Amino acid sequence: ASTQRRAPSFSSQDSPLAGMLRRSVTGNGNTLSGQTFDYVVVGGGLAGLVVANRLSADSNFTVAVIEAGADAYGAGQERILVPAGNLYNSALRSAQDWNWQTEGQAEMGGRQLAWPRGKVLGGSSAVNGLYMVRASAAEHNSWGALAGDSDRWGWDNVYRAMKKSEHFVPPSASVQEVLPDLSYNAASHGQDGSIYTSWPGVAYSSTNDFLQSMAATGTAISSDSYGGENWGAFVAQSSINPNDWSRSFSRNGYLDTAQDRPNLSVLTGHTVTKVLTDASDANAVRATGVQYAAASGQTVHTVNARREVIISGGAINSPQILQLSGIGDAQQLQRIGIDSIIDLPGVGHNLQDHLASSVSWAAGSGSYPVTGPDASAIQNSFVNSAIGYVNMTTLFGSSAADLVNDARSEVAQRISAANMRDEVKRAWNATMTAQLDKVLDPAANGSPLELLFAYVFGSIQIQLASQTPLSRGTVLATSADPFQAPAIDPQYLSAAIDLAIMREGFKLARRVGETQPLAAALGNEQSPGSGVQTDRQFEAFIRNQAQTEYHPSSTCSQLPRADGGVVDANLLVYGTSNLRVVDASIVPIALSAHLMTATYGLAEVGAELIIEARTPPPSSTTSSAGSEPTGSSTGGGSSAGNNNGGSTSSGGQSSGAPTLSVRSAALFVCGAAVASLLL
Ligand SMILES: Cc1cc2nc3c(=O)[nH]c(=O)nc-3n(C[C@H](O)[C@H](O)[C@H](O)COP(=O)(O)OP(=O)(O)OC[C@H]3O[C@@H](n4cnc5c(N)ncnc54)[C@H](O)[C@@H]3O)c2cc1C
Repeated sequence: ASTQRRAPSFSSQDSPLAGMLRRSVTGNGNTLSGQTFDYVVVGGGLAGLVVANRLSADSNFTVAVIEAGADAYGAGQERILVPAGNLYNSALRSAQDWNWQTEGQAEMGGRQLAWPRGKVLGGSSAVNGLYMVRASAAEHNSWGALAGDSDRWGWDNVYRAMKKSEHFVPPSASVQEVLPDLSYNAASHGQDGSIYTSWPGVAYSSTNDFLQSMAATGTAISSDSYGGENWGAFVAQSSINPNDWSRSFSRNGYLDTAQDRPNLSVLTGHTVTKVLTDASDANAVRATGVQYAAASGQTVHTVNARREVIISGGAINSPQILQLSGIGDAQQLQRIGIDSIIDLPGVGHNLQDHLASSVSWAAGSGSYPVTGPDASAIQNSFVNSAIGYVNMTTLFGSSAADLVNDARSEVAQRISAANMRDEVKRAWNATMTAQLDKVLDPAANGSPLELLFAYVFGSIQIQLASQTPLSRGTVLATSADPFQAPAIDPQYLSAAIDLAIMREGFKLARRVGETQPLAAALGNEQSPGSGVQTDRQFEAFIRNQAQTEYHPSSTCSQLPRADGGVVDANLLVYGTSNLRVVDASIVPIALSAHLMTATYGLAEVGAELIIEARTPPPSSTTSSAGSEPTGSSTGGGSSAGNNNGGSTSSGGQSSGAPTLSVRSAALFVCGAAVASLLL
């Protein structure tokens, strides 16, 4: 009977929480203006809402969150809350997307690639493809070693924290029947956390065929890829709440349950334009608050931070916010008219991303997902989820070791020739060496390539995505104007091994599709088609067609300061006493996984260490949100020294989502995006 249900409307008025909904959420910029909070969190995305929830759990501490996008609830919320909204009604390219674009890519024919990012409460967790997968223990342990605190940032602790954020629900019996090779180990999952991880309520048999064909081509079916060993093929979990088949994301996971707290205030529709600092203490710069505005040319407000400012703007915006605040490479900041406060050359460097492409076939005789505005809730719970993490030996056979040795020499040459500060070169060296040793070296049995099985608009795809790029890029502010886009340059394919892995991944994807039992479920290959056979042809196709898999990281890397680090083991920005970054930008190496699980884990760890470090509140601290300004920071209204120069009153902004027309075709989904672009 449940298959006959219509998709839920998710009207906030119908919810048992309706009485308390949005109590702390406002779009009126005046509400925070001139106020003082213990903690000011910049960005209400995936990590920012985790931190805000945990810090505000103690009513003695006040917390403000400022989010540039609108609330996720309101008009158009279905495209976020309905999992298959990704496939037929994407939030991407709407006002809920930052709509970034890369610089022209030298190794990709000068193409500029679209880089979507969520601009809404929940951040990219509101607009993404819902895959919940984990990287290997070896990679997490590399991160811990690079961070200089393996106890805090190695696998054991981050694994615990990933489980802390998770509410695992096993698949339904009917799904398990269609997918007999779907397996899981409940012990690898958390049961009490805020984010549901489960499987869609419907399944299709060719998904199981994919697993079988992966095994037949050298990538065994994994019985548990969540416990530290992620190599293998499996049906991944998704961030889905099986109680109503809705997307589980940081907005409903971490904010719905906390937003009636009087000590928590969430402001939407306002962009933080800079962090305000006090450099009078020679030992460390102190963050005193932030400035924010609704849009370019509108009133610039100030909110004060009594204890800390926490930047959670994501891998693109966090380095830009630091640079706008005078923290970054001093010479580069000078060139764009920003006074340097802390010369920190690593800010915006060490950018890494997963690059993706796909082979697609016409639909065969099998059954296919039915999704769309008229489909039932359970039908619309469908999202693509079969995955395979592939090792070097499967891709390159006995020549894998030679290829990795060549890559080591190429890395050394590239670093020595690079026109970069020495600190950045050391960041490259440390992080690339970790990737070579712990993933790419065939003995490590790491997973430098991911294959995804996807149904996309009537065709079937096997997408391939590099997971361990040795290419390194940058995110650099182009202007002192905070509303100007930063220059995003991932420098895709600047490492020869990245192209080789993609090329062999293409061949493997085709081979999997031509191997039984999957071959029987597929029609003819549509793309790239029989005209692409040689290495050169595959490489040309990749250069012309590949796109982001949407997993940028590492632009505020957690590394030693001398090695190009931006934050220390406590997530404090070097040279500051109370400014932290907590989001995907701090992970020093690209992980062989989609980034949500690690980001929920790191945000939980980050919140724990902030709580551990905090001293009790003085008796004068009140438990209600906000108090009158303290210290020397400016109050509300137009502030002197702001970067906007405008004085038009914002007049606040509605907290509801903007009204946007429903669109009939998805543009991007994690992985599936590639597909749509090829159609
Ligand atoms: C299209 C897409 C598909 C993806 N698919 C998957 C997937 O299937 N599985 C997976 O694991 N991962 C996926 N990811 C990646 C994952 O969603 C992100 O890595 C993760 O959300 C990063 O979390 P974060 O907190 O670092 O940043 P975000 O979640 O992006 O949050 C940053 C927040 O800060 C806000 N912000 C930025 N600058 C400012 C400012 N100046 N002032 C105020 N607010 C600001 C933003 O609006 C945003 O809300 C996908 C990402 C995208 C974009």
